[in-house]
Amino acid sequence: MAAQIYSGEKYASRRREISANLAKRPEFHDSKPLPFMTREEKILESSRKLTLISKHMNEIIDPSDKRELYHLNCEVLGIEGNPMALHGDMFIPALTAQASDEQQEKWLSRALRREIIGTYAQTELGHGTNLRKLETIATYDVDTQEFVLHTPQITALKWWPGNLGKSSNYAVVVALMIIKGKNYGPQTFMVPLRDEKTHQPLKGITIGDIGPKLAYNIVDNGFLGFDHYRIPRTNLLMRHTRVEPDGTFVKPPHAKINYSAMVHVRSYMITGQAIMLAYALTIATRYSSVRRQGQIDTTQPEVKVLEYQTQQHRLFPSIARAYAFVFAGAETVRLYERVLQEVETGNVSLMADLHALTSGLKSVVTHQTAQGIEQARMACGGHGYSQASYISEIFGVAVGGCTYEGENLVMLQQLARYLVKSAGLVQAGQSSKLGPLVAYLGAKSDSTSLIDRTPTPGFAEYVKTFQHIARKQTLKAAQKLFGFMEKGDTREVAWNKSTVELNRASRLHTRLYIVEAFVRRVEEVADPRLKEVLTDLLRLHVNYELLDVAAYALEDGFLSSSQLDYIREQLYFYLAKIRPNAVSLVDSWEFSDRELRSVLGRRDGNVYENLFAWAKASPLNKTDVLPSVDKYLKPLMESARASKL
Ligand SMILES: CCCCC/C=C\C/C=C\C/C=C\C/C=C\C/C=C\CC/C=C/C(=O)SCCNC(=O)CCNC(=O)[C@H](O)C(C)(C)COP(=O)(O)OP(=O)(O)OC[C@H]1O[C@@H](n2cnc3c(N)ncnc32)[C@H](O)[C@@H]1OP(=O)(O)O
Ligand SMILES: Cc1cc2nc3c(=O)[nH]c(=O)nc-3n(C[C@H](O)[C@H](O)[C@H](O)COP(=O)(O)OP(=O)(O)OC[C@H]3O[C@@H](n4cnc5c(N)ncnc54)[C@H](O)[C@@H]3O)c2cc1C
Repeated sequence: MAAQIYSGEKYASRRREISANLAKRPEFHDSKPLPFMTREEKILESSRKLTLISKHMNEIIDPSDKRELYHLNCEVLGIEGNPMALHGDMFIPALTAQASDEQQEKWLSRALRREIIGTYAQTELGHGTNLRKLETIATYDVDTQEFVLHTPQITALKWWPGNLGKSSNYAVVVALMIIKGKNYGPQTFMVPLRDEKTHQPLKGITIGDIGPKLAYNIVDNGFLGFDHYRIPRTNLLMRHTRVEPDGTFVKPPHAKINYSAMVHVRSYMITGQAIMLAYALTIATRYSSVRRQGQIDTTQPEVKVLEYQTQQHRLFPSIARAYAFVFAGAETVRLYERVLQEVETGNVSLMADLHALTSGLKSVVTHQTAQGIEQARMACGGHGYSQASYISEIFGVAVGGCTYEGENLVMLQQLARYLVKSAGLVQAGQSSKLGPLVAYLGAKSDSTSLIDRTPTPGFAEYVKTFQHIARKQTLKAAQKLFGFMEKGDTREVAWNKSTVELNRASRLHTRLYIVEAFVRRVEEVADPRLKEVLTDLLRLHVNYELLDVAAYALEDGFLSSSQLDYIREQLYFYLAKIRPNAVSLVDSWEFSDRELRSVLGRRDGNVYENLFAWAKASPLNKTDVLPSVDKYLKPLMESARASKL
């Protein structure tokens, strides 16, 4: 099963080898539990481990393999980030996709050798979503052949970029490019921020950390201001866009080609989110198979809480989602890598499809992941609320994905634009022009779903029902938009009046895609035992997901109430059927205890002993009497006693 999750036996066994290797190297382990450290201590500890990784990486992994590096980072550095998180996630991808060969020779090679540390500085205090209204300006000075970077007002301060505050000495900065008074929109520049020797900010640069956040606090998200700061013309990233010495602008082959670093993270983060969801579910499912509370049969001992149908309903559909997301994530990465290669040859035809797909997936997956993690926390009762579970940290890190790389409700609208165009083609009788991701929009629906008409309906019946729902909602939302426009609204006003419905269409389209990705994967599985378990999980998934969106199919009679009853019964049947495999389904992700960092979710199941040992190690228990008691509480109690006398 691990080979299914990690797209092949080769990587699944490499993960095992890497974990086994690290188990023997205590210097790579957390020196104490992360929840017991201050932010400063965590940053120091993370930097220590980062240095070790840099020195010894070649002994442990193949550094050219992104997945091996990702696993090494998960085990050693964990999810709370590290001082070079953005270096790998965005700085290097931005240079790879946007710097010319010459620029890559100059900077990418240094970045890869970690001679310099970089980040991606785009968001500002006043603007994150609307990139066309960024306020940092890069004005071209023809005389000196330099760009002058400037922060004209407080809202133009860069704000949020990860590792900008304290760790990075370079950044790919996004600024509005002005040449001879003309605004050429957001462009990307390579900008030195700090002296390479002293690490002091360079003259003209104001820089710092933005303070603690909900989570992800090892990362020093930062602010940055420029005071007429000059960089050479050749620091504009020029793989696709160019500015000649005389100020002539050479257009790229696609207007949004500069957004590639965002598309990179959106493509990869689907897998990252699946993994964080699986962390929380591993902890909660293991704990639920140890925790005993209450009886189902009063003549029998107390049961494991995992025997309760409500607990299964709380956890198992999310287990199915974690599998669905990791399968969809693998497809997304493949498409991203393909588009990256095609863009290299000048073919930008798939960029819009990739953008639409990743915009929808990042939004739906991050939202459902956060929901699933929070349910996993509650499934652990009081102990879920303790940082010993580590689930609150996992939640805090994962839920950041709802905001970064494009706020979810905004990104759903990006997919909606694509869907509306497709709906327009259907309306114009040009369905043959629809791309493969939306071809279903042009197909005709059956008059009703056939879901309960055969003893065991195939997945095709479910897919058709999801298609019917997504198609109906897309065409309806597009119709709403077109209707407002016909009545005289501008497109923008009409769009705003239709966005709730348009975003619903985007979610339904994306949920259909996720179901299809799951079906595609299960169909490929050869081993019959594995296929049976995954088929059960898929059946749980399609019934759960369909129930969640059934209103759309009930309102036009595509599904009947008796079919709904059937779907509910199927759901309950598969909850019970999956129960014996539940722990194996989470164990199959093969997370080591070091990677999980959860006292509650350890493989040995010794929950109570482990919790007690953890509490005893809490810094507050170093002494029996705290200074706060000596200083305040004792005098308070003493004066209360004295006044009583
Ligand atoms: C087990 C294996 C694991 C393997 C893992 C291996 C490696 C690991 C690697 C990575 C790590 C994995 C996970 C990462 C995890 C954590 C990441 C850590 C930290 C995250 C740090 C966060 C960083 C950031 O947040 S950076 C800032 C991000 N900011 C945004 O996203 C801003 C959002 N806004 C926008 O994108 C845009 O403004 C907008 C909303 C898209 C609108 O843009 P605008 O220019 O105004 O365009 P429009 O007018 O709306 O549209 C015009 C036209 O263009 C189309 N368009 C827009 N964008 C794109 C695009 N990118 N590509 C193609 N086309 C695009 C748009 O649709 C429209 O088209 P149309 O006119 O035809 O409709
Ligand atoms: C953990 C974390 C890490 C980050 N790392 C980086 C980084 O490394 N580099 C970087 O540059 N940035 C980074 N960011 C910034 C991040 O990309 C932005 O916060 C994000 O893109 C959202 O933009 P915003 O903050 O301007 O939100 P806003 O756009 O102000 O959103 C506020 C609200 O307005 C709504 N809204 C905005 N526009 C529209 C619209 N057109 N239609 C309907 N509703 C709308 C949103 O849906 C939301 O509800 C990070 C953020 C976080 C939380």
